[in-house]
Amino acid sequence: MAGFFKKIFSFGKKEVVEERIDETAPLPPIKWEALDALKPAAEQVVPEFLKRDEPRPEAETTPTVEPEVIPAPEPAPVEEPVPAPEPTIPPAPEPTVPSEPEPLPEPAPKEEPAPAPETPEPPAPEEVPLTPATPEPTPERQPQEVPAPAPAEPEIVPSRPEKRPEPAPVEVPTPAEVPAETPAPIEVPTPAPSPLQPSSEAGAAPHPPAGTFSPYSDGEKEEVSAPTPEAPAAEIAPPIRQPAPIESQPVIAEIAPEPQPLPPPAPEPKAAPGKVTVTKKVEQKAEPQKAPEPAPRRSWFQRMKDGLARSSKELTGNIAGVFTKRKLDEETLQDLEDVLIRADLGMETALRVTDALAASRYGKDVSDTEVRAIMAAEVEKVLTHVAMPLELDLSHKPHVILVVGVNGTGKTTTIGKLAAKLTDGGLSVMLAAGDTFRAAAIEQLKIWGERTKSPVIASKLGADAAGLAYDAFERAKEAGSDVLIIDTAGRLQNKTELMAELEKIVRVLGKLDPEAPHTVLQTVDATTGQNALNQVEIFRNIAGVNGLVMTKLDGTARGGILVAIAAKHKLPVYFIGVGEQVDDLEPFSASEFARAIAGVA
Ligand SMILES: Nc1nc2c(ncn2[C@@H]2O[C@H](COP(=O)(O)OP(=O)(O)OP(=O)(O)O)[C@@H](O)[C@H]2O)c(=O)[nH]1
Repeated sequence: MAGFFKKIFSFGKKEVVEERIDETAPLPPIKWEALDALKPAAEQVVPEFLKRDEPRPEAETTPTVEPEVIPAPEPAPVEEPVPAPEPTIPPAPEPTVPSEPEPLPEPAPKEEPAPAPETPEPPAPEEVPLTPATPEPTPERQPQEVPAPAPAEPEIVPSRPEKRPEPAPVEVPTPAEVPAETPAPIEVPTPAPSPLQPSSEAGAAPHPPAGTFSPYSDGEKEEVSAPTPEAPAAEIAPPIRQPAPIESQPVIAEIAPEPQPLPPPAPEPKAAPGKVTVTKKVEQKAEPQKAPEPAPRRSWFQRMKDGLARSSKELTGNIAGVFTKRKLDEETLQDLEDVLIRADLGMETALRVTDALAASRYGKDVSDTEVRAIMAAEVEKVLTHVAMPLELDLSHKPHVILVVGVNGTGKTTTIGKLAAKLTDGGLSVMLAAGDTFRAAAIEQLKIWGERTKSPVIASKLGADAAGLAYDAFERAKEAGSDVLIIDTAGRLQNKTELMAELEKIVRVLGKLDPEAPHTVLQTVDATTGQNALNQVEIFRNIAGVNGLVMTKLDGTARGGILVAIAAKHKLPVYFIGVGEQVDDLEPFSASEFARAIAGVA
């Protein structure tokens, strides 16, 4: 105080002061009024100036201090007098500054926020308002987010201040630095999505729905749900801001359990193309299903050969027994003839074989192999005349095929197989369910019709078969079908009444076309044996059979009958049945059948 007064006095009264330098002397009372009057105007201003911008003078004098202080601390001192403008963040740190008047203490604490130097004085004030919104986020994020959030902040901000009213003000100044400590770990998981959303297009917003938004937003589930429904990106964007990070941390912790799928959601944006995976799962399931079927299937010849194996083995075995270490003489020839007849080859064929063998080997040693080779050659000769391809005269519209045969010989099945061949060849086929005695036969034919895409003409059970055949013929003509195949009820050849009905069918068809039916196929079950000869005889006479289909050659021990039938009736054998599948109808081959039955490789 003494010094202070000294100056004052010296300023007003130089002479007196000099004289009273002696400090020990008592001081006269001070007349403040007089002093004030004496003070120059400049002095009066000085104090005011000091009060306000004390720092300035200092700042100006110490430029280094200013940049540091600018960010937050500087405004603090000024704001105290004027709280209104600074309710924002700055006040908090400054209050800490104990010495309001003197800037000196301030610079020290402000040196810490040194990071702020990036933004000189001018930006500082602008950032101040923003900082509150994004107090904690890392310094890097703040600048990025600041621009976008500015517009929408109003909506988001309110929720935040509520939650961290306290921390916000205080932390703001330091947060930039502090956040690195706590938020870092937590933000790491969340930030990934956040950067994408804010920067991402509005369209992207809908994809990362609840999961992404909820955590970043104020963490309020209600808010999250609202925006998710494809809310405009603008609305969504704000909540995404990391400002929340500080508060979001706890929020995320809460939500995390639910949307742990959060990690997956990130890739979900790509999930759109994920639709592809749905289509990919169905196709894969369908693949493995059918692979195994066809592989093991044997060739038709192998099936026929296997089917005739029993016949062949018995025959070849017997032949071998006849010619073991024996010369060919009359006795051996007679034994061979018996073997061949028992094999259902028929007398005619048996004689052909023995005659051929005697002509070349009589009196000589003969092996069974040589005998089987001769037999195969002779059988082939017999069958060659009947092994003919089925020819359809399509000048007839339709070409009518009547299928006859004893019960269970394979009529309906053969019709289905044949229809498949014809339709595959581009011909239009119509089927007629002439077996009106058996309901199952009608249904069976309908199934074949569906499989071969051939219309089926059918009537009620027990209906007149001849009438049905007539109607079917007309329908086929109207439809312009290439081929009409008529199924008939199986019947034993000795059933006069049923045979008369079959005869009637043929007669009725002839009314529409004198040449119809153009082809009459008889199915012959190869397992039937000698009775087959009689069956062909009767059906040929009643129905005018002009072609045969030998069925079930894939499982018979009596295939020789085919040779006997061929030799006796000389009817064409168009096909042989070697199975129950649609493609188990093979053209008849004389040489292959002959070799198979004779056991010749
Ligand atoms: N293994 C084998 N089975 C056959 C073959 N052809 C037909 N079958 C079977 O023989 C059985 C009778 O066949 P169908 O077609 O119903 O005989 P169908 O002559 O129409 O019989 P009916 O209507 O009673 O006169 C069925 O189980 C057929 O699957 C063949 O070539 N091989």
